[in-house]
Amino acid sequence: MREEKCRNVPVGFVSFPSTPTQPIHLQRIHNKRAQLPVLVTTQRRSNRKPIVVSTVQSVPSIYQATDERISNTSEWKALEEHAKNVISKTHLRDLVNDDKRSEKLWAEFDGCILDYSRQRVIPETMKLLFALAKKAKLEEKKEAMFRGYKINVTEDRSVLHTALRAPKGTQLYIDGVDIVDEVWQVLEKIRTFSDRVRNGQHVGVTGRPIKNFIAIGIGGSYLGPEFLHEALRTEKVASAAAGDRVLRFLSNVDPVDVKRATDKLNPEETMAIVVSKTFTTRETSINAKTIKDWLIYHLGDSAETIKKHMVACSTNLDKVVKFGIAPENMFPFWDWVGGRYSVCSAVGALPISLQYSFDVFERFLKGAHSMDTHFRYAPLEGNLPVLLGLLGVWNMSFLNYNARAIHPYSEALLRFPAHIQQLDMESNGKHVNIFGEVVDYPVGEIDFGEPGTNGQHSFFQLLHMGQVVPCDFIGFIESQNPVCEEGEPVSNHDELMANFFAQPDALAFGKTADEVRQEGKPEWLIPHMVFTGNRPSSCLLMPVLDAYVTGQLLALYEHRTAVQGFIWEINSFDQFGVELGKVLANKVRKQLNESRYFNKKISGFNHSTTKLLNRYMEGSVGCAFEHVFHYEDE
Ligand SMILES: O=P(O)(O)OC[C@H]1O[C@](O)(CO)[C@@H](O)[C@@H]1O
Repeated sequence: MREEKCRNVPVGFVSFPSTPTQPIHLQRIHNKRAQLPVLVTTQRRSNRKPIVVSTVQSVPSIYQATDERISNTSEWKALEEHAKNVISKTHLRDLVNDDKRSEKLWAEFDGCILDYSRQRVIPETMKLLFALAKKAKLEEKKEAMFRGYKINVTEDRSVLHTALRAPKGTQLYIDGVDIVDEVWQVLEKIRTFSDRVRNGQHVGVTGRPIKNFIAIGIGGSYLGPEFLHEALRTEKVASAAAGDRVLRFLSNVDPVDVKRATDKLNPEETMAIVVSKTFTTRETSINAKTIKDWLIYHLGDSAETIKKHMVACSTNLDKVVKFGIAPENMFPFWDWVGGRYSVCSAVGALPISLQYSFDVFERFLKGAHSMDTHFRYAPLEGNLPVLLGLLGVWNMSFLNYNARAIHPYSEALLRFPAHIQQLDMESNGKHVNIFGEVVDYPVGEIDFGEPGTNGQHSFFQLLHMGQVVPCDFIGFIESQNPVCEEGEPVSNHDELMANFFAQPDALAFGKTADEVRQEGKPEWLIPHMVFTGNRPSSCLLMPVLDAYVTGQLLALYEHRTAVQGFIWEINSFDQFGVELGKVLANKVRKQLNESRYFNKKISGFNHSTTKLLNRYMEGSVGCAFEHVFHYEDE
């Protein structure tokens, strides 16, 4: 039913002018913005070095044809004025009591309801935000993303996670290749493989059926699949399909995580799925090696052991084969899929299909695709990801709230905040815009969250009385597991949802000194019991958490992040910030090796690190290598 409501428009639709083929320069120019897809390469500003980006399906003109920083535009300034002169003088207590206003701050799509009446906005604010979106060429930028332009300019890559959930048979050509066709070839391979494992045609090396899966990966190669697994674990259809199968994740290089991932699993019935886009990530390499050794120790050192018990999802076939995994057991994806946007690729498809069946995963893809089409075609005013993104920009850049929280009122979404945290903070945690200029306005919120009601008994004190943190409340009309207790006034799910409905109002309205006084509290206690209120939040209400809705939710938040990046003129799709620490860890690793096994003195570090390392080296390594590893060997 839900599919019927969503427009089934092919990804590579309409007559699109031929793709640009000449190199272009990424820079601002003084003249007016050109329209997509005409390329503009002239009139460099003397102090700005042009960045030459690649040839085919390169960035569209919208990325270089800006004549001023977004923060210098009249649209941005109008919002600053509005925040200062209008909104700062309002209180949500009064705003929320204006029924006409509240009625307008509501949007729905395909069963998903967004009530943003508890945001510190009035209809005029939204008009100004839509004007800013137009000025920032939001429509054109999102269209450029869907069409496969290389909008990840620093890495010269397309950003096409939306193609991962495009319906079979639609077409999108990138560099002369129909990538939707490629996507479906891999999905069909996963369907066949997971069916074979699930129905016992593919058995372990000792002939036992495979029913345990360990997905080894980190960051985007872990958080998305784990959130999805948790979302489905107690869902009716998915849990029936899982039967007594077990899916675990091994991400942390902490050896304790190996113990937890393998604990009480029978290796004869276990398959490891190594998930790594690059296949060079240290944590994943070591964990994969450790699990390989665990399998070999128990099942014997043969090619057959690895063939039957290890598979991979990666873009790097050479490394996968070098590791010892058979090429036919590799499920590829592509460089146009960012790690944190990869859950709809083989990264999520393989573990989830093995555990819950491909059909369940396909429902998830359909939900995500439904939200994609809405994001792509719905007018800004009713477009859920656009609304969430604009509210994010408003709260961060105009009201100066630098954090935000996600509270799913669903235990099954317990890992959703962690996934969104990586998705958003790795995407929008930037200090320069796409032109390399330091941004002169706040971007990139600190994201965190916990399922309700647990969060309420944890950090909600701060949310109510300490710093102001805009919140997203996510609730469901029906529970995955309805329970009614005799003698209780409401069902367990209603009990949960009573909190979902109450908390946003508590944050918005607060409690005045007079209200506390009327409760008969002594005068000295009153200041301690006052709630200032005026704390913004949004409510998302969805039908029931199933695979389809989980897909919608994922895409909604993926696109929220993109919208914010588009408005802020930053590149949400690179992540150079994770590199420096990795490089320094290489140096420490080398030192640890040389000091442990070749008695070399610790040197080349600052005083503090040297002292800490010396103290660390007083402990023993706790295990022995069969032969001493010479660092240079690597
Ligand atoms: O999939 P890979 O290549 O192992 O990378 C893992 C993760 O590491 C990061 O590069 C940095 O955390 C993520 O973007 C990525 O998802």
